[in-house]
Amino acid sequence: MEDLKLVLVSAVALVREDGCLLLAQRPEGKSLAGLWEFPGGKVEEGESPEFALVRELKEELGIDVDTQDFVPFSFASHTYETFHLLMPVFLCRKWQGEPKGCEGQSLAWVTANDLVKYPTPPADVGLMDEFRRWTGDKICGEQKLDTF
Ligand SMILES: Nc1nc2c([nH]c(=O)n2[C@H]2C[C@H](O)[C@@H](COP(=O)(O)OP(=O)(O)OP(=O)(O)O)O2)c(=O)[nH]1
Ligand SMILES: [Mg+2]
Repeated sequence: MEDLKLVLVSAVALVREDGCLLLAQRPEGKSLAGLWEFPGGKVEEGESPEFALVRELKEELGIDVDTQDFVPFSFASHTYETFHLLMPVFLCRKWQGEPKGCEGQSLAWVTANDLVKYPTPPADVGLMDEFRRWTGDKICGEQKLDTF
């Protein structure tokens, strides 16, 4: 389909010191409810993806992040029935505060190996594989003790 609206969503792979990734469960009543996603949301008119993410992480998780701590990780490009999703995903390993589900959503810190237990939106499947590979590279590398 060529006439679908393009929706820009900015998302984050928030990675804890032990290497776990934060997943958020989409709340009841929203599209794709119950599925586990990268925290984030739609980029609003006039916003940069980075700024949108700072705003979303404050609203959804109650944490403060600095755009300087965002590293481009990957992106998803996926055609849903009613729109086309373009979603840059940043990696972030530094934040202020303890993430909480401020909008009633459940959160989970998940090891790369356990990601398979968390069903994700269709757009995220490749990204989760990529995260697993990224973690594997780190653990197999010589820097193991320094990286996590
Ligand atoms: N945040 C996020 N959204 C995702 C992921 N995968 C995926 O398909 N999406 C889709 C679901 C939604 O259609 C869209 C994000 O919309 P959203 O409902 O979370 O947007 P938002 O946080 O701005 O919330 P709202 O104000 O529009 O309700 O992107 C993901 O990993 N993270
Ligand atoms: Mg959201």
